[in-house]
Amino acid sequence: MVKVNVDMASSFIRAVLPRLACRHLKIGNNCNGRYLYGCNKRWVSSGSDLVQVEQDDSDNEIVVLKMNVKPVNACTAEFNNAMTKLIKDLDADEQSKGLILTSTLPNVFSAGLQLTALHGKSYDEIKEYFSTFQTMAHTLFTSRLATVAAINGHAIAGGCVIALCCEYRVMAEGKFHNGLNEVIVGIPMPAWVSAYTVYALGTNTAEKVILSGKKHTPREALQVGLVDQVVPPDDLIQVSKNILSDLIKVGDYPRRLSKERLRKELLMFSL
Ligand SMILES: CCCCCCC/C=C/C(=O)SCCNC(=O)CCNC(=O)[C@H](O)C(C)(C)COP(=O)(O)OP(=O)(O)OC[C@H]1O[C@@H](n2cnc3c(N)ncnc32)[C@H](O)[C@@H]1OP(=O)(O)O
Repeated sequence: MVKVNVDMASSFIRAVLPRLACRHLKIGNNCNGRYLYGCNKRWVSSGSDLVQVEQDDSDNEIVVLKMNVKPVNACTAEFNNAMTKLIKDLDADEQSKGLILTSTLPNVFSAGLQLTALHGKSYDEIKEYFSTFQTMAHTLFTSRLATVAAINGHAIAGGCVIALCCEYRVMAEGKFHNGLNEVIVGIPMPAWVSAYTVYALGTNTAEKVILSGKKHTPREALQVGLVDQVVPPDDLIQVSKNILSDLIKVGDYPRRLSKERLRKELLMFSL
């Protein structure tokens, strides 16, 4: 096995990355199969392969995060923590401007909370688990980056919440569902999730969507505003990239501050 230290790998990536635009790098076993991505001197890594990181342009401005928790991208605590770390690292990296969030799985964006993690657990364990999800959602919602969810399959409950945390949502056509079914599975909707939903849909529609617990087809999701656009599956990533490119054209500082101010009121629901 070739030993790759950070300096060696960093110069390798800086030299080679521009020619490898749009491919992810998996660097030797000594990195535990983590996906590493070099932004100048900064390193962004999920710390696991539960989230794959793809750099999309030679300027390191756009990153594609692919959720990769088989079989349905249930949000395990480990996944939530890996996502939180990645988004924080990207936020701290001045070169990064936008992120696309999607899934490696062909038919599922995310099935939401890992329901099996709730069975037979103590109150404290469940509370701790919930807080990893809330921290991840909060980190994504308040990220300074421009964010687009490329929803390539079912987005249920927490999966829908992850998409709602993004600024723009594009969904692939198909036999998929998108919705907040918490009331159906017996979880009273937490106030902070309702607040994010109201932020995206407006109060009246949010109430209908939350209290019905309905799972929407892509077209229905578009009608109620859970998504902004529905496109053929093959166009999903390119459309998302085009939207993101438009979003990041705007001056970074005014955009960043405006996003922070727009979303600031909701910070009262944070941890
Ligand atoms: C501070 C409070 C925090 C609150 C958080 C905010 C509120 C969020 C709440 C939630 O997210 S609750 C979770 C609700 N999620 C669901 O109801 C989704 C349930 N799953 C499905 O509807 C379907 O699985 C699917 C996503 C539509 C995919 O269907 P598909 O036919 O492709 O796969 P399945 O055969 O159904 O499933 C495969 C496999 O995966 C297991 N699984 C599915 N969902 C989950 C899950 N959420 N958690 C854990 N495991 C899940 C399923 O049982 C199958 O397992 P096996 O039988 O193969 O072992």
